[in-house]
Amino acid sequence: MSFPGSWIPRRLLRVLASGTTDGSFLQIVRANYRDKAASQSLTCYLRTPFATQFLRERSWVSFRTPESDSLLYQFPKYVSTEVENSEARDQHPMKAAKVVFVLGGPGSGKGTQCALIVEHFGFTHLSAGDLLRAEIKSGSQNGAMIQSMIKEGKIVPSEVTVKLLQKAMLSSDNDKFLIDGFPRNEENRSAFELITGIRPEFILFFECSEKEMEKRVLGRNEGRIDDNIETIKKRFKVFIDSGLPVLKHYDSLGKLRKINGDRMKEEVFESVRPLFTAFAKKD
Ligand SMILES: Nc1ncnc2c1ncn2[C@@H]1O[C@H](COP(=O)(O)OP(=O)(O)OP(=O)(O)O)[C@@H](O)[C@H]1O
Ligand SMILES: Nc1ccn([C@@H]2O[C@H](COP(=O)(O)O)[C@@H](O)[C@H]2O)c(=O)n1
Repeated sequence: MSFPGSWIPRRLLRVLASGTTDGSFLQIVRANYRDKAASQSLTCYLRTPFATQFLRERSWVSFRTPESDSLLYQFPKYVSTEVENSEARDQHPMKAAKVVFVLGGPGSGKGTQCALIVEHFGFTHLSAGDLLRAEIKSGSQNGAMIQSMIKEGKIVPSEVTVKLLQKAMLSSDNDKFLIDGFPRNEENRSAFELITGIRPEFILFFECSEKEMEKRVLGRNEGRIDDNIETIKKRFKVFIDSGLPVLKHYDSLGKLRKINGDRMKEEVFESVRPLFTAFAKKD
């Protein structure tokens, strides 16, 4: 199938997500276009500075550069039919999952509180940072890139992180997930929502002073390459620059739950507990 972008009128297009990958600009767009000849709907396409091929595969929609055939972006086929076929969307295995995002600066206590929530409320804890570190250890071809991003306190491209989260969710028997350290920026957020179709139940946000966070991270002693003062400063900046817009977004939707994380861990958990008790009752 040829790339349809050149002959779909602009007014029929709506931008769903944009970002960069492989150093090139990427934009996923929904096109309200019906291909009469093939009697199927084309709902997404990708724009990059160079010509791009649109491929339909058995269960994935993929975008590749014609020159190198390197994969630029891939997402489950249901996303492409989502707009026109609500039945397919409802059948997607991830659609029923309940997700709580857990956010806060480095060392604010996200992982510590997640362990307590798992113990008391039966969630599965997925830490985006842990999944990325496991990917480095696995010897994956993305390993070197991820390692250098983590060392610099930078955010790894969303397609990598979302794919790891998606894989972990699909291989779990549970349907309740705490996703810790994600979304770290607007690109993370829109990619997750686009790819999984999931909207979080609420966002748990641990507020903590930089002084306390710095003390905790420097005292953590887990051998992490980013637990040093130089990288910590960079991580604080990234949290302010990229993380706060995400918190603002969820606050505007009434989904943000702020917790004072500056206290002892038991005290912090006493503020977390009622949120999950209420959620369990509703569920
Ligand atoms: N309330 C607390 N009081 C004192 N120390 C704490 C508290 N919560 C966590 N810690 C300690 O602080 C360190 C960082 O905690 P934790 O790993 O939970 O933070 P995090 O937000 O997940 O960090 P990161 O984003 O860097 O992974 C750990 O050594 C942990 O034991
Ligand atoms: N969504 C994410 C989460 C993490 N990273 C990278 O991993 C580093 C460590 O994360 P922690 O949550 O374990 O502190 C973080 O500084 C990022 O480099 C990411 O890119 N995207």
